Amino acid sequence: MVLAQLGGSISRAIQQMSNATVIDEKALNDCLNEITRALLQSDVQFKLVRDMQTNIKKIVNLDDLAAGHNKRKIIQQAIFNELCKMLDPGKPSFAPKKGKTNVVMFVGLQGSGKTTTCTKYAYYHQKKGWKPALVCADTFRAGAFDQLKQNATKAKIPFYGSYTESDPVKIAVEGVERFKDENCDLIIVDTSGRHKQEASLFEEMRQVSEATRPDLVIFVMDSSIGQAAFDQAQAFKQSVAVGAVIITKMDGHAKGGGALSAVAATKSPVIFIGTGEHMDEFEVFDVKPFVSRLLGMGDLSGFMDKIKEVVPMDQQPELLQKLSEGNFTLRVMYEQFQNLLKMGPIGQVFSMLPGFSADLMPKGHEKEGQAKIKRYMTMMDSMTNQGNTRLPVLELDNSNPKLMNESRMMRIARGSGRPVREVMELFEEYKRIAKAWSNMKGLGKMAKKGDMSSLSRNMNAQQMSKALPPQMLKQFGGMGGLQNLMKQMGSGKDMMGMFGGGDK
Ligand SMILES: Nc1nc2c(ncn2[C@@H]2O[C@H](COP(=O)(O)OP(=O)(O)OP(=O)(O)O)[C@@H](O)[C@H]2O)c(=O)[nH]1
Repeated sequence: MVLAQLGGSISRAIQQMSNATVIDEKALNDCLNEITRALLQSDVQFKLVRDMQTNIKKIVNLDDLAAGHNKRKIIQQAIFNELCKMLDPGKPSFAPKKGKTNVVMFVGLQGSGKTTTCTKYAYYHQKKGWKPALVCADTFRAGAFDQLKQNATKAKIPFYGSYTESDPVKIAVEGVERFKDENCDLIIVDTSGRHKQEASLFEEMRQVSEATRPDLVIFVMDSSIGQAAFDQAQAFKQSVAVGAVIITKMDGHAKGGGALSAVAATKSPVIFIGTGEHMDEFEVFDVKPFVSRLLGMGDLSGFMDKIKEVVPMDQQPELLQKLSEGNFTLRVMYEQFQNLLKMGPIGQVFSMLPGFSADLMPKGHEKEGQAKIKRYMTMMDSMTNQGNTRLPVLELDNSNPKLMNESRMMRIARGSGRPVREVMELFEEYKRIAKAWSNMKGLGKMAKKGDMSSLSRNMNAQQMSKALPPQMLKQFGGMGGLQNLMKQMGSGKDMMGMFGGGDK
């Protein structure tokens, strides 16, 4: 993601300042100039950047800070706060309510990624147990219905549209009625786009909106326009009651930071960002965790959320039971691999999971990582299982690494058509992951309700620190940083501490 470059530049600037022997006016100015350059390159409006600089200098008055003050931490927190302020529209978006009928209308220019985003939005909610449906009211672009139909079919989401009807209002109304009757709780209406903002587009939008009375109108825009997003978002807001914004193509454009800050300046909340063409390349946008991740400080709340997503609800009690017994068998690992693969390209989350190393699925090489997991699973398919054994031990259900002797490895290699070297590698990976999970032993007992949220509530910083890969713990600022972070998460207060907590 191009944003990673922006984040990288900002973190480097902070790091350089931290490395300076004395943090004086010059060190602070150098750092702020570097950050300014990075933000301007990302097309953030000059005024916003200048205001940010002024505010930080006001907060961090080096002369007033007594010698004992942790200047580095104060500066870091000021930068974190100012970046959050820059991206915060100051008001939340309407949140659809699960189980009730919600009509959500999507608007945007042609090619902004609207149709793709409608399906991503539906798919995201479907995974969380909603009952979404898609209505194609785009009668302007030939092929729009086919595209929506294709996407919807792939994601197994019901859809409605017509090849012959040319009135978008009629289709929208019919589709919404149909899905209301079918008790869908998230009815998504995709509307036509135009190459540019023009009267006919806005008129059509108004008519569809009046006829379907959406609970939420989502404006979809392409991040490549950078700070010009301000004018575009304003123009749409003036024509229809835009309640939220989704910014697409954040994976390919250097101007993502500019687009995000410009939309925030229109006081419209950005709720998701699109980070690729695939259905699950779609991320919730939440200012503080986003800035924290942007600056390479991780996102523990997102991490917990992802764990909940990775492990389906109905399997959570079972997994917790196994973990509480310290019984991390190859079958548990196999099931975790299955869950991970279902999520698609998840390199970024992968590195956050206890014991799973970042290099198993490095950033930008998710496909190789996935292929590797698939190879591991093929080898595991050749292990003795309830269905395929005459041997006394079911390898998949065993957690004793000593069982895996040379002859077993040779047999697994033959059975799966993979070299013995790879089978050995699989066992090394298993041992490492099992060791990391064994640190979670006992946590399952705490999860009285048998769900992951209870687990995350009950986990203390020390247990968490054992379960995290060392490089990730370092990113959180060591044990101190993690404690700080978890305290703030627990109290639900400002998560500013995500940024700090270092021991310098
Ligand atoms: N890289 C990347 N491509 C995206 C993203 N979102 C959408 N696209 C691509 O952008 C192109 C246009 O997307 P569509 O969904 O067809 O655009 P649209 O806004 O519905 O277009 P109209 O229906 O004509 O208004 C497609 O090739 C999508 O695959 C994203 O987040 N990242």
